[in-house]
Amino acid sequence: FKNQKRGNYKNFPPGPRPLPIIGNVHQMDIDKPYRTFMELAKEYGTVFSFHLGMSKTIVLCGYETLKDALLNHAEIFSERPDTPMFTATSKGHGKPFDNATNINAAVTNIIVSILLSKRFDYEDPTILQLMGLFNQNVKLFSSPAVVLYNSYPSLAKWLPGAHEKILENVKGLEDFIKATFTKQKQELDINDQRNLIDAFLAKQQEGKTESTNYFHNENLISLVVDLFGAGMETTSTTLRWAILLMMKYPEIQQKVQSEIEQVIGSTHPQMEHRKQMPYTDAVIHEIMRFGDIAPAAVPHSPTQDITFRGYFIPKGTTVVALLHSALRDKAYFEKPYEFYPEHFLDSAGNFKKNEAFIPFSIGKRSCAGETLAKMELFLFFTSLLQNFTFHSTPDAELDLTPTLGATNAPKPYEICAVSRR
Ligand code: HEM
Repeated sequence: FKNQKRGNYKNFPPGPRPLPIIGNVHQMDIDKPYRTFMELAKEYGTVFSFHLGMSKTIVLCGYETLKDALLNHAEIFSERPDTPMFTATSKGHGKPFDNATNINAAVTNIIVSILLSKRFDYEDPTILQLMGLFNQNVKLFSSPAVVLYNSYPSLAKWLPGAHEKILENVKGLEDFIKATFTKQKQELDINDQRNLIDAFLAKQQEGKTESTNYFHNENLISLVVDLFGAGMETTSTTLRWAILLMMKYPEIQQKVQSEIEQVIGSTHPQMEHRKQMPYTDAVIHEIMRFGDIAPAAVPHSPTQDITFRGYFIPKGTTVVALLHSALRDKAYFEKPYEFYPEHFLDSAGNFKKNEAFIPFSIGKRSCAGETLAKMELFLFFTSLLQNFTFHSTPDAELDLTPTLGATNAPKPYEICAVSRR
């Protein structure tokens, strides 16, 4: 948004109070969209909007504004905007290695077991292909070609670019999913439903109105794509932040390990252990806050014209709840830009909730997998630190700057995992 013209209200529909509208795609600093959002939030206050090509986007900032909007004005968030790309997609002991694929495969297997009641070996070509398609799309989502495609779809669809690759990957995913559930349909036993896909197919065969209206094949594909898309990369990226941060702050890693020794010992970690582990719980919360993996959540769109805090928001506008601004809100976090587990601890070392901790968003359209994600994070994190101590290679810098993508992910890094057993 460098050198933007201020106060360009001309294309904005009339309302009680016009929003400050700024910039457009040509002036946008594409390399740093999230940081730029924050800078803009500081300059323009809690609600601002901008034009990205043909579409208008409204950004809501700061925990107080987000709480008011997400909890009290659910109608602002009732739909997903008609954004073209969204519519189209609906090892060795002590030796350095990159753990990204293993972590990704472990998390993917959780979704695979819910959907198909099976797991893949980490080297299985099917899981590698599945992960490859999703991971590539997450990276491509924020590429300039996709921004252009979302902004000027009728023009950009004729040009070559990343949007083509995304659509090709989605097609690959859909083919995989179709082949999988077609096979499962042949084996279906209504009286012995093994997994989510079986349950869906059983509903389909009930012959009720809802069977044809909701439980049709297209919805099954969307459901499976959504669960993979929403549940795979998010959790594994958070775990990659977790290991990177533990390598960066070995004294914090050691404190977590001491608590694991005291509470869990050498047994398998269970969710029941969490309430006796305030320090570990605080560290996991701080990993999520600092990692800030979904800084702009997922775009929303109101189904009707609405006035929010005196601002007029027309039906169909893209609305962004900038979770980043809540997770870095200095009114709620003492050291917003530092990794500081004490944000979630009281002076006696007990776990302390912080209401601005909203990495899953809040309200009716918040993350559907929050409970599952929290379980996965606790169980994976404690199992990993129970069995290994992580440290970096001698000359590694351990850069905490995120890479650009649909999520804030750590840059690729190598780890040394030293067995504790
Ligand atoms: C650390 C892990 C995760 C984080 C930080 C996270 C965060 C989010 C966020 C910010 C949203 C957008 C809410 C909005 O629309 O504003 C979302 C949506 C969603 N998430 Fe998650 N998520 C995580 C893991 C998961 C998992 C494991 C699943 C399921 C397997 C999942 C399923 C979903 C679904 C289905 C939605 C769409 C909900 C809707 O549109 O109504 N998420 N998540």
